Amino acid sequence: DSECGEANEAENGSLDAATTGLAFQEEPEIAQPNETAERPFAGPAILWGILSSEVSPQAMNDGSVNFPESEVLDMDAIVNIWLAAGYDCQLPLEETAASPAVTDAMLMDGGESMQPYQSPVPICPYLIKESPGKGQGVFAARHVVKGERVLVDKPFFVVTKPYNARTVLEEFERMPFARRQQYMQLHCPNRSDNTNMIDVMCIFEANCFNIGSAAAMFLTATRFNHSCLPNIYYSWSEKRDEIVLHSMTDIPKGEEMTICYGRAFCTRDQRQSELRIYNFYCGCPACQTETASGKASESRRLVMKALNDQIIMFQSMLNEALLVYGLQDPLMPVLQLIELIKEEKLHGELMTPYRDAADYLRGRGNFEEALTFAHLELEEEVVCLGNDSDVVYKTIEYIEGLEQVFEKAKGAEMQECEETEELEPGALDDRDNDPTDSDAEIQSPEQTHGATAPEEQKQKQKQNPLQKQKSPENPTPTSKRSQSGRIPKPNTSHTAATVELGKNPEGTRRTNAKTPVSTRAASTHGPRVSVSSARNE
Ligand SMILES: C[S@@+](CC[C@H](N)C(=O)[O-])C[C@H]1O[C@@H](n2cnc3c(N)ncnc32)[C@H](O)[C@@H]1O
Repeated sequence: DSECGEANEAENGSLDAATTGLAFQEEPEIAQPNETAERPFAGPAILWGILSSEVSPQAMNDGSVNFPESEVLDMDAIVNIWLAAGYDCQLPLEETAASPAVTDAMLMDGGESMQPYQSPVPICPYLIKESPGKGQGVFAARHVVKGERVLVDKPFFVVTKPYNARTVLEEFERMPFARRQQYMQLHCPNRSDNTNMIDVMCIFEANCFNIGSAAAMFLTATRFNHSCLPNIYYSWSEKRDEIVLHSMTDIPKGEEMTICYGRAFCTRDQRQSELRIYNFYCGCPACQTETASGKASESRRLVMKALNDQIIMFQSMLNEALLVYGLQDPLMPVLQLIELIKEEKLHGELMTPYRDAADYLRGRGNFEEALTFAHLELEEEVVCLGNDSDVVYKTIEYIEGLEQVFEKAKGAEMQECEETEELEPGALDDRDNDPTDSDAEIQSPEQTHGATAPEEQKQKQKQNPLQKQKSPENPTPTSKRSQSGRIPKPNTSHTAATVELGKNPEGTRRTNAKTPVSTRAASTHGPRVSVSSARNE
C-alpha cells in the first residue's frame, strides 16, 4: 500500500484502450524495499540510509550525516522505496525551535547574506493519515512554528494548459507504469469501478494545482485538504520547479494542516460554489455561518470583497479620473482591507495590500511610511515563502530603492532648509507650525483631491516656500521626525496619509481574472498556484 493507505480500487493498467485509443503498456513491478531496513529515522535520512548501508543509525539520528555530493539519488527510486516501504513521518518528535525571521543583516546587504532555507527542526513536520469525512489529510507530526517550510514537492505529472481529457490521458499514458499506479492511488472523489479513463480525469480534477502555464500533480502536496481559514501557504517556484508549503501560524502537534483551494475574499456561498468541482462541502469555522464567529467572518469577507473590488477599480483609474470624480483616498480601502485580513487571520493575504500601501505612499512621496509597509510585506513573505524566495529578494530590492529615494529626498530637504535659513532666518519655525505640512494628519478625500486643486496648491506653495509638491520625481521628506537615516521599524498602527495614486513600479498587479487562484496576489507573489480546475483559467 502507498503512503495514502487508500486501497487502489481501480485496476491499474486496464485503462480502456478501445475508448481512449491509447495503448497501455505493462511494466515491471516496482522494486521491493530492503526487508531489514529499520525505520527509526526521519525523512531523507531514511531514504539515504536505505540506499547507503554504510551510514550508522547514530549518524542519521544526530544529524551528522553528510550527504555526499557525488551521491545523486534517483528520485524515482526514492519515491518507490519510500512508498513501498510504507514510510511516512510518524516518528517520535521533539518540540520546536525558533521561527525563521528577516535579520538586520539580510536587509543591510540587500539579501547577500541570505542562506538556503534550513528547517529549525530537521524532522519531518507532517504525517499523512485519515481525516474524518475528508479522506486522507496532512497533520502536524510535532509542534510546527510559524514560517516553517513544511514541504517541498516536485510535480510528477504535468499537463500544459489549456488541457482536455485527451491531453491529460496522453500524458498519463506516457508515465511509467509505477507512476501510473501512484497516480491511481490519489484521491478520487467519485471512483468508478471499471472505467479507469474517467477515474484518471476525476483524480486529475480533484488533485491538480495551477502552476502558471500548466496544471500539475504532486504526490504529497495533493494530500492537503482545504480550509477557508488555512494554516499553510503554498507557492510555486518556477525557477526550482517545485511547490513550497509554509506554515502561516504556529500549528500544535496533531492539528490538521490545510491550504485554501480558492479565493478568500468572497462569501460562503461563492466559496462553496467554487469548491463544487472538488465534490465536497466545506465545514470550516468560516463556513459555519449559523455560529457567531461564522457570521462575523461572513460580514468581514463581504466587506473585504467590496474593498478588494474598489482597490482594483482605483488601480485601473488615472489620477486625473480620481480627481474629477472626487473619489476617496485610494489608500483607505487598502488600510481597511489590511485590518480585516488581520481580524480574519488570513495571513497569506496580507502581502499584496502591504505592497499596495507601500506603492501608494511612495507615489505620494511619503517614503518613510512606504518603507514601513514594505517591511511588513517582507516579513509576511519570509513567513509564507521562505527567506530564499525570489519574491523576497525582489522585495529587498524594492526596499533598497525606497531607501535610496528617501535618502535623496532628505538630502534635498536639508539643502533647501539651509538655503532658506540663509535667506529668511526663522522660516523653519514657521514651517513646523504650518498645518499643511503634517504627513501624519488624515485629510478627507475632499481635502486630498478637491481642496488641493492646482491653483490652491500653487497658492500654498507661495505662502510656504518650503513645501514642494510631493511626487516621486520631486520628493519631499515627510517630516523632520523622519530624518534619522535609519530604516523605520514596522508599525502597524497607520493613520497617516493623504495619498494620490502613485506609479506602481511593477505595473498593475491586481487582476480581476476569473480564476480560483486566490485574490490579487497572483502576479506579485506568484505564479501563485491553486488547487483548482485549471480549465477555469
Ligand atoms: C487534493 S485532495 C485532498 C486530499 C484528499 N483528502 C486525499 O485523501 O488525498 C481534494 C479532495 O479532498 C477532499 N477534501 C478536501 N478538503 C476537504 C474538506 N474541507 N472537507 C471535506 N473534504 C475535503 C475532497 O474530496 C477533495 O476532492
